[in-house]
Amino acid sequence: MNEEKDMADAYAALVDYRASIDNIDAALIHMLAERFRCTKAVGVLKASHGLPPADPAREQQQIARLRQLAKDAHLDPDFAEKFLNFVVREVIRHHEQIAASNGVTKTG
Ligand SMILES: O=C(O)C(=O)C[C@]1(C(=O)O)C=C[C@@H](O)C=C1
Repeated sequence: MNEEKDMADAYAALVDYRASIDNIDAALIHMLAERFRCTKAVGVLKASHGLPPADPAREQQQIARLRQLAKDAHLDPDFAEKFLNFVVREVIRHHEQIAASNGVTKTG
């Protein structure tokens, strides 16, 4: 195989992989948007019933579950835990904002 053809094939493969990466990133954004839509409703529910924004026991269950799922899927469990913590910290920040505004949330 000559060098030019080898490079052209490599670039074609790269473009192909990137198309999949773009689709996966779009799916992640949509899934995260749906998760936050749901957790905002949870924030309103918690605030209107005087429940605390964070539930550490629930988080421990989620971490154990996601670590196992990650292992089964050959994904680094430490990364899965860090990712969950990153998302949950943001959710708790939203819950706190909702509670501070008396359980009333803005849409959009
Ligand atoms: O399940 C809850 O109680 C939530 O508020 C949701 C959620 C989450 O994002 O998964 C966020 C904060 C809690 O500490 C635990 C879980």
